[in-house]
Amino acid sequence: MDIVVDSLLDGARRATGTVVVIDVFRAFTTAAVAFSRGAEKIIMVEAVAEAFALRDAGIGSACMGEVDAVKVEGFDLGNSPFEASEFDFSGRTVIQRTSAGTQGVVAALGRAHRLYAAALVTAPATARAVTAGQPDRVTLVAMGRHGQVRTDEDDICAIHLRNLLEDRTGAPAAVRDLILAGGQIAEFRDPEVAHMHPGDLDICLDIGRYDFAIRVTAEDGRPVARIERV
Ligand SMILES: O=C(O)[C@H](CS(=O)(=O)O)OP(=O)(O)O
Ligand SMILES: [Mg+2]
Repeated sequence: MDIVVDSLLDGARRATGTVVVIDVFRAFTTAAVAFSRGAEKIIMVEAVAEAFALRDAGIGSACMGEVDAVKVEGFDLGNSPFEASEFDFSGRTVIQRTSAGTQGVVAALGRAHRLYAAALVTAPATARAVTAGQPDRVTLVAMGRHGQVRTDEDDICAIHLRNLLEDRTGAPAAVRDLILAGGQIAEFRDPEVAHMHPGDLDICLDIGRYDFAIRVTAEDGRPVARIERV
C-alpha cells in the first residue's frame, strides 16, 4: 500500500486512490456524533444556499454546520460535536456545510476511488475500512483551517492514521498531548468564544470513540456519507 500524506483544499483536489479527508476540529467529529445518534446519512455540501435548498426540497431534514466556525442562522445546529451529542438525529438525512471538511469531500469526490471522511474518533475504524478495500494507493488529506492553513490536529491525525494503516499501534496519548499543546486549543476554553464549546474538545480528542468509519459515495452527483463497519 502506497500512502501519501497531503493537505488542504488543493490536496483534496489532486487526491487519488482511496482518499481519506481528515477534519478533527470539527466537521467529521460532528458528523460521527450525528451517526452515533441515529442519523441515516449526511449530504455534504459546499454552500449554505445549497443546504437550505436541499432542506426546503425535503431531501434532508436538518441543516448542520457553520461559516467562520459560527452556526449559520436558520440551520438546525452548528458544527459542534457537543451540540450534536444532545440533538436527536434518529432516521434523519442531515445536510452538512463546513468551511474545511465538507469542502474537501466535495473536492475529492470526482477523483477518489473510495472516499472516507475521518477524525480521531473514527481513526481505528477508518484504518480497518481502508485496509479491507486492499487499496494500492491511499491519500490522506489533512484539511486544516478553511482548507487553506495547516493545523496540528489534522496533520497529527494523518500521521496517526498512517501508523494504523501500516499496522503499527501509533501513540494515542502522544497524539492527544501534542494537539493539546497547540495553538488551536485556547479558543475551546475561552468563555468569550461561545461557538467553540469545551465539550467539543473532549469529544474531538476521544480517539477511537466510535467503531464505524464514515464512507462517502456519490448519489445524484452529491457526496453522501454513511456509516461503514468492518
Ligand atoms: O467549525 C470549525 O471548527 C471549522 C471552522 S474553520 O475551518 O476553522 O474556519 O470548520 P471545519 O470544516 O470543521 O474545519
Ligand atoms: Mg477543521
